[in-house]
Amino acid sequence: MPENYAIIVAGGAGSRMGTAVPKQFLPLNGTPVMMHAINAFYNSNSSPSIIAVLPATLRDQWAALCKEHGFTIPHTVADGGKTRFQSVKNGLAVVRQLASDLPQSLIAVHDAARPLVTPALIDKTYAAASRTAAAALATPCTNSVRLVSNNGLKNNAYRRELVYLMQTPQTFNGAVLYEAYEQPEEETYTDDASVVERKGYPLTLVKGDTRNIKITFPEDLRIAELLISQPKLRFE
Ligand SMILES: Nc1ccn([C@@H]2O[C@H](COP(=O)(O)OP(=O)(O)OP(=O)(O)O)[C@@H](O)[C@H]2O)c(=O)n1
Ligand SMILES: C[C@](O)(CO)[C@H](O)COP(=O)(O)O
Repeated sequence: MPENYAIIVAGGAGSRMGTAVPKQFLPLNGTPVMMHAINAFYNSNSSPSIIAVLPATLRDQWAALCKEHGFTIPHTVADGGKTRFQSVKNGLAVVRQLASDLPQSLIAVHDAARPLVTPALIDKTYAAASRTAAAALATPCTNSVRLVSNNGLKNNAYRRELVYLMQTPQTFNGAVLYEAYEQPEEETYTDDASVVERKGYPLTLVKGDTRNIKITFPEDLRIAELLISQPKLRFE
C-alpha cells in the first residue's frame, strides 16, 4: 500500500475574484471554500496525509477559521510562494520530510479553489497514478475551437475532439513529481502535468467532471452554490 499525500494549493491572492477575503476562505454553503476540498480528500478511500499551502500572512486567519468551524481534519500547513509552481514546490518540501519512501508514494496536487471535487474523482486519480505514475482529471471540450495566430490577426477552426480541459487533482508518483519540480520554473507551466511532461513522462487522462469547477470569478461561487444545493445536477 503506497503512502498517499495531497498538496492543497491555497497560496494565491485571488486577484480575479476581487474580494477582500481571499477566495479560498470565502463561505460556500456556510463552509470556507478550501475546507470543502480538504473534506473530499479526507473522505476519500485514498486517505492521504494533507498539506495545505497558504500565504504566510494568512496562517492566523486560517487557524481562526478552523476554530470557528470546528475543523479538525489533520493537516500540515506550508507557506505559499509567489506563483502556483513555487507553492507546489513548498508543499513538496514538506512531503519530502514526511515521506519514508518517496518512490513508493503517490502525491495529488489540488487547487483549494476547486471545492466541488468528490472522493470518487480523487480516488480515480490515485488509482491511475499507481498504474502509470502520472494522471490528471480532464474533460473533453464541448465548444467549437479556433486557434489564433499571427498576433490575433488570423484564426482557424481546430478539431475539438483533440482538445481536453485540465482539472485537478493531478496525481503522480512521488519521485516523478519531485524530480519534475527540481526543474527551473517556466511561464508555460500552467499545471503540474505540464511540469511533469517536460521531464518526458506521459500523462494519463482520467475522466473529470464539469461540476469540478475552479472558483475564479464571483459568478463561479454562485454557480458552485447552485451545484452544491442540487448534488444530482450534472451538465455533462
Ligand atoms: N502563488 C500561488 C498562486 C495560486 N495558488 C493556488 O493555485 C490554485 C489555482 O490558482 P488560481 O485559481 O489562479 O488562484 P489565484 O492565483 O489565487 O487567482 P488569481 O490568478 O485570480 O489571482 C488556487 O487554489 C490558488 O490558491 C497558489 O497556491 N499559489
Ligand atoms: C491547474 C489548473 O486548475 C488546471 O486547470 C489551472 O491551470 C490553474 O490555472 P490558473 O491560471 O492558476 O487559474
